[in-house]
Amino acid sequence: MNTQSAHVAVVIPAKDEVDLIASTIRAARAIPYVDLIVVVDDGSTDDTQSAARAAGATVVRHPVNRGKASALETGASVVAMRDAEGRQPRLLMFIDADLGETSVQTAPLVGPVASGKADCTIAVLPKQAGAGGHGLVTGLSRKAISNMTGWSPTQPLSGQRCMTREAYEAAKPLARGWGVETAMTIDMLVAGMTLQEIPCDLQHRPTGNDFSGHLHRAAQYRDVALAVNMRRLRGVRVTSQYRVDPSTQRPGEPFCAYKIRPVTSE
Ligand SMILES: O=c1ccn([C@@H]2O[C@H](COP(=O)(O)OP(=O)(O)O[C@H]3O[C@H](CO)[C@@H](O)[C@H](O)[C@H]3O)[C@@H](O)[C@H]2O)c(=O)[nH]1
Ligand SMILES: O=C(O)[C@H](O)COP(=O)(O)O
Repeated sequence: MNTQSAHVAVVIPAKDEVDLIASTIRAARAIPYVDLIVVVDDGSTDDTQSAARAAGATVVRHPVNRGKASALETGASVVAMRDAEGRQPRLLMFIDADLGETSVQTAPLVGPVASGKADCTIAVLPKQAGAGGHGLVTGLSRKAISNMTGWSPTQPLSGQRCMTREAYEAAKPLARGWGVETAMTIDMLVAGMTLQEIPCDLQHRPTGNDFSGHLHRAAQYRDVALAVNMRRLRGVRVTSQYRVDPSTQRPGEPFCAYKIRPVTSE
């Protein structure tokens, strides 16, 4: 694909995001090549869906909450239905609903994917005021990705990602709930895709250090552990004989896990 022919669909999973969804949508419209914005209201109990519709997005709704991964799958299916026959499928840009007016800062994720330098780009966010974690979930995710593929991402949980339809398909079926980013990274790298982390000046609602923040992290830990263990059981990994030397890895550079591709019999 060349950048001239790129079309981008933004997919926004949203659960109870009435306060920020409209500004997130409006700012996302200014991302280059965006011609479709799909919001998946994941069983919100507030008026997220009306706010998203009023802001001009295509909105679909889960009548009950199914978790972020399921919302992404629904959104990607809606985009596939809207892709035109005979044209390259749109690039998918997954962004969270709570980015507000900073959502446009995901724009740098598009170029490397549109030009074919990367199959999937992942935003690295600046330090967020009020964030209270101790790196436990992030560490679990990073270590698992590194063990299985040799890549050591800076922010393995970041959900702001731009990807080709082919890269998305390599990650399907998506792991449940909060395990989705970790599993997606592993599955794409094992499938031979090239991933790249890119700094983006984004702000989102940070998870604090209060009781609900810790409950949220516990759920994240559970989902990441489950996604990783399922892959371990299935033997999903890039075997060491085919792996690139991890010491050649440069943060921010495109990364493909293979130095040579294994020969597979169909
Ligand atoms: O059941 C849910 C819960 C959340 N969301 C949406 O998912 C997004 C991310 O949720 P958020 O509460 O903002 O999660 P964070 O803990 O801030 O998320 C960080 O960590 C997650 C992985 O654990 C990633 O998915 C996020 O991109 C990353 O910002 C938001 O748009 C939510 O509205 C749903 O669609 N369904
Ligand atoms: O606050 C965060 O960054 C996430 O909830 C992950 O928490 P962590 O600090 O345990 O990685």
